[in-house]
Amino acid sequence: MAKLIVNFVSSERQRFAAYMAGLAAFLLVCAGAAFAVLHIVESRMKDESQQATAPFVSLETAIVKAFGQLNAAASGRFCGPQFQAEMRRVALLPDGLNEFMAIDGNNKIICSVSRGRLDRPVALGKPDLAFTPKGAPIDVWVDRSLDIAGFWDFTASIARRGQFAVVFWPPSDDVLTERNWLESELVLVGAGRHWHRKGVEGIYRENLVSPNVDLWSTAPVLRTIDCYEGGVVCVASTASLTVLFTDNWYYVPGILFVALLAAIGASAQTRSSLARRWSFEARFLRTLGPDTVRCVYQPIMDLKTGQIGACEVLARWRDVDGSTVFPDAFIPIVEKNAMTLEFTRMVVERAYRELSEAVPKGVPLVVTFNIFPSDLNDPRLPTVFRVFDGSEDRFILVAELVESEEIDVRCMQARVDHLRAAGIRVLIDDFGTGYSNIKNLVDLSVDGVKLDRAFAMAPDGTVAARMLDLAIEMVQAAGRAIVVEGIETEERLEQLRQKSPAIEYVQGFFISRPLEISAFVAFLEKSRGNLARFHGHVSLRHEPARQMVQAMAANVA
Ligand SMILES: Nc1nc2c(ncn2[C@@H]2O[C@H](COP(=O)(O)O[C@H]3[C@@H](O)[C@H](n4cnc5c(=O)[nH]c(N)nc54)O[C@@H]3COP(=O)(O)O)[C@@H](O)[C@H]2O)c(=O)[nH]1
Repeated sequence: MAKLIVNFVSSERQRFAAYMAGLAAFLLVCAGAAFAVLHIVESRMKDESQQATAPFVSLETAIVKAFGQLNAAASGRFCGPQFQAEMRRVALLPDGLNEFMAIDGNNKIICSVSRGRLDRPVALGKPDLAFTPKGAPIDVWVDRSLDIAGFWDFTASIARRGQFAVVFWPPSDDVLTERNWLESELVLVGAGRHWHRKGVEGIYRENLVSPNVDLWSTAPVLRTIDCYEGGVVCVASTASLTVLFTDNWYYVPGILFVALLAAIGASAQTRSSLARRWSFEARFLRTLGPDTVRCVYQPIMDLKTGQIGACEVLARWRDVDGSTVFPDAFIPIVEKNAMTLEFTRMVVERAYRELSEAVPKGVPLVVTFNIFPSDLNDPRLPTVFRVFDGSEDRFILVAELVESEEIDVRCMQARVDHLRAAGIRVLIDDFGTGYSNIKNLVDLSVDGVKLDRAFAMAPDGTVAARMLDLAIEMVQAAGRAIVVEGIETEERLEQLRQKSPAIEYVQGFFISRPLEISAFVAFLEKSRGNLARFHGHVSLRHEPARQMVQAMAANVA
């Protein structure tokens, strides 16, 4: 499942899925059209078969009627003169059935309308087939020479019900419609054999043993056998799809056009719904929660001792494919969806879980969190940090605030006081950029200032690099603790060390990149171990953190 989900995350995969959906729609429409054509052809074949058997049905009706008339008329002794006269009367009726016979129980013809009583009864043998139209069954002898009854050179079929038999010929109407793409054969079917009556001889036999639909041969065909009259009259048909296609090719562009439209529609629809569901923002909002919010910890070093006494908690988000996403991608979404306070709470709570489990007890650590400017106005902001209540001896919390044009200094001061009253220290973040200015710094009673990393990262000799000294001077004059971030080189660290004790704390990739909790704790312990070795006795180990806290506490008005 996870693998499937990952498939839709990248836009390349989404495009591929959209192509596949388009292709599927195209094939589906083509298959649907082919299926419809086959269905239409099949029902046309059935209609034509039904039409072809209609004369046989009429013949059967006439035979049944004749038997009824014979039975009604016959009153004389079997094959006696009166009996024959009665048969003759029925034979004169204008229904095309003129030759009747009388048959005994052993299938022997005893007399007929034309010949009268035969000199010797003629045995017909076993009937070829039988059917039961209404009432009693009718036996049929197919294609018998009538020599046996004294009609030389006549071949016809004989139907018998009870003591009467009637001679009949197949209907003379041309019952099978001829079409380019269709060949048919009409047969009479008996037990184990059949008799060709109309159409193309051999089709029935071939269709009996061949598949109904044969699409994959060089000449694809559709075969049917439709039987009527209790299975006695059957029409076998074979439709040549090649001929059908050649005769009706002009439908093909229409079908392809519709299939193409369906493909374009399905592809666009798939693309947009995948993008809607699997766009970064949709994924983020759908899965944002305590399990997907991650924390990393960037060490902050005491410049004087080189020890790590603090860290900045930075948020990360785990995407559905397990990859790590940086804040620049999701912070705007959090802000846009007014989830800032909820998000900060998730970060703080996760950081608390990880830090309280992994950081050794008895070593106070300053932990700084980034606060959204919009949350400064929210009176619930201090409640976000409640999870840390009771662990003041282990963690000193610092909120990093970015000044914003929407908040005036008086309002901001009230919020700062609110936080500090809840035991949370306050740093102005990114000082020197945006809306932060020296006047605000003087007016606001914050614990410290974090100089924007643009100062420390500026190449030597540039205006920004020279402004670093100026910024340090200003903050120092305001009596605030200074953190310089963006230290990326040893030279820059050395330069800043020259400015100690004006600068107390430094942060940057040269010291360490943001670390996972286990790596951070290892880094922390290593830095403290180094310091212990440097100073020669362990009691100094907690000193820098304490100094930082004290420095901050001293600034709390
Ligand atoms: N409201 C919240 N904002 C948050 C939270 N977590 C992070 N953020 C803000 O996102 C921005 C980007 O953060 P990130 O990608 O984590 O980058 C931080 C550091 O990795 C980076 N940094 C630190 N040292 C250096 C360096 O030497 N070079 C360099 N190129 N970059 C460095 O700076 C980012 C921390 O900046 P800051 O907060 O100003 O100290 C960033 O604005 C975060 O604030 C959150 O939970 N809530």
